[in-house]
Amino acid sequence: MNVNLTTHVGGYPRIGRKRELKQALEAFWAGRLDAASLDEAARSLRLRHWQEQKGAGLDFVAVNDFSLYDNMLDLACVLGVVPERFGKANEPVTLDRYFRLARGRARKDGRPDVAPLELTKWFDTNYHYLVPELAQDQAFRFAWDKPVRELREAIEAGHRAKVVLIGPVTFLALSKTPEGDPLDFLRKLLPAYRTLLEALARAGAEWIEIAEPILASRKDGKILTALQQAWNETDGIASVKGLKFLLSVAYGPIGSALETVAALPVDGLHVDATRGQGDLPWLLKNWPVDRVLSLGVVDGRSIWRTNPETWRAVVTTFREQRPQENLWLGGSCSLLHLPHDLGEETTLDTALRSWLSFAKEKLAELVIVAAGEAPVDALAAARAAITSRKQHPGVHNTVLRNTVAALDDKAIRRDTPVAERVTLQRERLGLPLFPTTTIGSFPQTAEIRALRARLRKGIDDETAYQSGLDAALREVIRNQEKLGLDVLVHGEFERTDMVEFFGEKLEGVAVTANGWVQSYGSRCVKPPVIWGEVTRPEPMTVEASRHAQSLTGKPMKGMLTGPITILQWSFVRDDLSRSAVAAQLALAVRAEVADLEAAGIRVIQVDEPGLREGFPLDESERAAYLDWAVRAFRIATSGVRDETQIHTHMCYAEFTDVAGAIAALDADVITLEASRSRMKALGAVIEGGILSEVGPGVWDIHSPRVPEVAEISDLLVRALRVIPADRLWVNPDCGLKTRGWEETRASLKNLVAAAKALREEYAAVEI
Ligand SMILES: Nc1nc2c(c(=O)[nH]1)N[C@@H](CNc1ccc(C(=O)N[C@@H](CCC(=O)N[C@@H](CCC(=O)N[C@@H](CCC(=O)O)C(=O)O)C(=O)O)C(=O)O)cc1)CN2
Ligand code: MET
Ligand SMILES: [Zn+2]
Repeated sequence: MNVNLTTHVGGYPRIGRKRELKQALEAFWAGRLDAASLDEAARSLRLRHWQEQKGAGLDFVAVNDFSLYDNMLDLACVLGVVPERFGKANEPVTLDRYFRLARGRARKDGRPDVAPLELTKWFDTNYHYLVPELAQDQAFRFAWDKPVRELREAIEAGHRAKVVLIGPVTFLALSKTPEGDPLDFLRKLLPAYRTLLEALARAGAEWIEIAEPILASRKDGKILTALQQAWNETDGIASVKGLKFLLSVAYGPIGSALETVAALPVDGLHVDATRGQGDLPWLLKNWPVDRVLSLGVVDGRSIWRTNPETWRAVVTTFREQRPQENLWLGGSCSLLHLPHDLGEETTLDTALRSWLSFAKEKLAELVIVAAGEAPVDALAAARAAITSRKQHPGVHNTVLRNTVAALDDKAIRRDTPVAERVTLQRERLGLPLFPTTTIGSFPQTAEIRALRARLRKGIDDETAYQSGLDAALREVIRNQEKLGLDVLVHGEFERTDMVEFFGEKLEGVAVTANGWVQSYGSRCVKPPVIWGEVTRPEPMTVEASRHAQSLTGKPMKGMLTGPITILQWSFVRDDLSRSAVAAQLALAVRAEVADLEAAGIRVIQVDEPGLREGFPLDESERAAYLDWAVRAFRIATSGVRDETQIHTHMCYAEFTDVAGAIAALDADVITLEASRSRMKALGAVIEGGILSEVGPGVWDIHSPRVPEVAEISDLLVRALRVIPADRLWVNPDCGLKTRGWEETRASLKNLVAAAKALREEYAAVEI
């Protein structure tokens, strides 16, 4: 007879269904909440989230998935990996020290004087982790008992706990060192990791999940050797007695590393059965029946309702081959990347709502797939929802599909070479050498957000909201003119977020009321849901751009989010290829670009910060991705006249490996984040063959620090080594929405001064 299989997840959203953690953190940072209250807020979230897992019927609750800021930062603190600039190595990890690592140390005037750890994308998600920094003589020690405390808390609350730890190989592979390969530190790290495990064992731990997602993106010899070393039985993880270890790999297949993994002395293996479906036949045949095999059947990256019958069928074949107590089910990855609770979405279209499942609903789905006896009603409900989705008229638009299919190479090419185009454009726009601009957003102040909150709550009407925005617009234009910037922006005050804004305007896309997903620290995004065929029912930004342009004699940039970024930062339908959805989005943006041009807008920026993020972890899929991604951008932007200047912008990533694709976008001007790498990445990008003009960022906008004129000049000189003077723009790294006005004005003043000084130098040379 079939029994209910053991269920667990590798992690659960921690920000809180009403973003309670965000509120508590931001109140603590602002000095409005004390440490004890922050601690209490965090504790009550952990207890609530465990209760949700248990209440749904899961066998384990996930412990140590919680974090006040980030799990990689947590593990760095646990292992004593704290760079010298944050104090002596043997100092304890206080809350103050922890947040300094994450956010820098504020001086009396509110500016940080210690640079925080660097933030980077976690695999191919929109979550960002803090990059641990290993010193050349790094020592490791068990320095912080946070995982042990949370384990005790769970046990005291009466839960069966599974402690989740980032594995030593992933930890090191994602860290940075001044020189050499961080994996070389493994032998030195292991004793501290073992001490942590022993402390967990003493506190009553049973199962430990060691997460090694790095295997989804790297399967090279170096990684596999490190993995073997990490698990060896003399001084590795497997030498710790009294615990059971579940090795887990999320975000992709194990593929060619399967044999190596199977030879490790682990008690169980958890795999991503959604992206790693190809691994299942091998596992069915080869994974030892006396060890646990855990299948991640519920997709932690997708908000679409699981098809429980499909998965029950897959699971049945495994049930038949092995003792059922050694077959577990879980999420494909942590549920961190999903919004918390669909129950909060009371205003969503009811049909659409029935197709969806957020983190809390995924727990219930997991239990349905794991049930020994078929839960007939639940299966029928899922079937009905899936059928209603298939039959909905919004998911197929023949006219649109034909338009996409009819796009030929002519439709995606600007015939005149970029060098000729930019010459025309400079003349038309009257731009000086080293033109200055900003990336789009200006500070989203508390006043702007309060304005929007008053509209949402019905305190203000649309007219009052619009007049508030208009005042901010006039102010931001006056500021830019006073600062002497050459190409202006409207500040994006009307946008909550650069993707959500377009999600609200496009047909076939829905936005949620409360579908928050953590992006980094306390910052969240509400990814739109692309559920159907995407069309643009009417112009989205044209009136606002025309109005902004009417308020200044300087060129005002039209400001759009590109098709790849909208795709990448949304939840995307799974019944049509991503490339096809991208093409639909691209046509919508193309129509908007045409309307902006017709309205007299001479410069149009189409942001693509999501381009690099969509780059597949699997090397074999990369070329095809770049091909359709570049094509989507060109569909969006190639419909304009030669004298209309197309800008694009990218940030938050290493661009080296997509340099060729960036060149192939054929934009007129490309602004790139570059200041933190001190222009190092720039050379490689230029070598990709970019013929466009380039604006490498000269101001790191991630902190309130104001760059001096000399620093900016120094960066410009470095940029000039790889970019000819007549193609260099001067701009910040990214938009300024998270900055305050004071540092914004001061930094832009220095930026313009540096550009002017350089102009004078060049004018002198020419005479
Ligand atoms: N989609 C997306 N992904 C991205 C980025 C991005 O910009 N967008 N950038 C990178 C990540 N960087 C990020 C940078 C900042 C924020 C961010 O600031 N998010 C805001 C939310 C933005 C937002 O929607 N703001 C709403 C405010 C919603 C809100 O909290 N309202 C309050 C009341 C208003 C208030 O007093 O604050 C409430 O309802 O209680 C608005 O402007 O209207 C936050 O977490 O605080 C997120 C990601 C990579 N991925
Ligand atoms: N135009 C956008 C802004 O300035 C681009 C941001 S890229 C994350 O905010
Ligand atoms: Zn940016």
